[in-house]
Amino acid sequence: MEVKARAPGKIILAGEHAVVHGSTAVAAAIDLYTYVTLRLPLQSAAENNDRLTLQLKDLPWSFPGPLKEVIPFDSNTSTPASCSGDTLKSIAVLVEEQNIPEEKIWLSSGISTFLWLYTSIRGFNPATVIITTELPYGSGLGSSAAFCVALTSALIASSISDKTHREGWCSLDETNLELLNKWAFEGEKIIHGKPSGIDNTVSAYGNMIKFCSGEITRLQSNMPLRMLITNTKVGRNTKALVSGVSERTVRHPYAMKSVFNAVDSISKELAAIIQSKDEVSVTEKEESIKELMEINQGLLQSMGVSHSSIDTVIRTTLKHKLTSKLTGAGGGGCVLTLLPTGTVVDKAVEELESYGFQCFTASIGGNGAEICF
Ligand SMILES: Nc1ncnc2c1ncn2[C@@H]1O[C@H](COP(=O)(O)OP(=O)(O)OP(=O)(O)O)[C@@H](O)[C@H]1O
Ligand SMILES: C[C@@](O)(CCO)CC(=O)[O-]
Ligand SMILES: [Mg+2]
Repeated sequence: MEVKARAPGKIILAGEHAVVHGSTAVAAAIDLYTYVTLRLPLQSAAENNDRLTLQLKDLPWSFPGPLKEVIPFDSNTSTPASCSGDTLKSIAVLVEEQNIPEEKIWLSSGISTFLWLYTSIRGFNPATVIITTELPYGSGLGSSAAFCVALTSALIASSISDKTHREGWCSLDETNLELLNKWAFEGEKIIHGKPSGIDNTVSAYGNMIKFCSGEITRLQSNMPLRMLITNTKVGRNTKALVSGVSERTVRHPYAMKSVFNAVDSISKELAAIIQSKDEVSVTEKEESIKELMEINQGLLQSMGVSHSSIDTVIRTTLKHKLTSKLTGAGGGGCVLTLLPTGTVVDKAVEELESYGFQCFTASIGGNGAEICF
């Protein structure tokens, strides 16, 4: 039996980092996906195929023996719970023993998360899991969340009793969506340390959302919204950037509180503009969004999460009268540039690409997690 799932990446339009500290943020799904195929062995063939095999695009690899013998911790229950420190340590040792090549070591946190989510939801049952992605890793487009959401969608789908073949991708019902989003959040904790939950939530539910302390408001956009995405290709790690902001907050709690409050106002105003049905012209709305992005970028700079490569993108796009801000965790990664109606972006793209950056557009606000039998 085979189950497939896919989950989208995301952009954060406003509020990254501050959202970890209780501010509002606005995020939207994009049409770049992580795909998971879960192959379960036939009951009759189970004795001959008792392994768990994970095939990643970047690292084909399978466990050295039956899961029950290699996994040094108990499998979990059907309700989402956090991975304990001891279990995480055991998983880390197990992953270390797999001798992942040094140049692929950044995949370790993904593999640890895979092991924990898999055994928590499916126990020690054998399977082959194939994971591919269209998202750049560690670049601010939510590759970690799409990974956790697509994986938990496939794992949960494998236990749905009605597996009648249907044409194409279909969404999960609200109960399963809520369940997989909780599991994915627990997975994100292993990769991010202290995630706000916005990335897994927008990947699970899709569309555009306003998010504050776990509370989700689905937004209905009433204006065209086009963004150029520029990948600076400067690698970075969300966990380290999030903990850097927390350390700065411990050192300067009052100053940082003001920064987070300002970001909260920006996100709320942005959400209101996007949803507004007023007579205000699109051009005026775009002007307001541009200014809010500029202020948000300044505040991200003051949190210490920008980077010289991001500054280069901002300066370059400004020459073409376009406004940009980082998206996701920053420190390199991807930058968003608002493309107001009628913008011809070729010259700006040419210049950005001459620095070795990669530019692309993505459709914003599409579907969330989907499955296919
Ligand atoms: N398809 C995948 N297969 C295996 N591991 C993955 C996959 N996608 C993401 N990961 C794991 O997630 C890590 C990247 O997560 P990280 O949170 O640092 O970046 P991001 O999610 O791309 O960006 P952001 O959190 O800013 O949106 C990778 O180093 C890897 O461990
Ligand atoms: C940096 C951050 O705000 C967004 C990463 O996409 C972290 C989080 O909210 O979990
Ligand atoms: Mg991430």
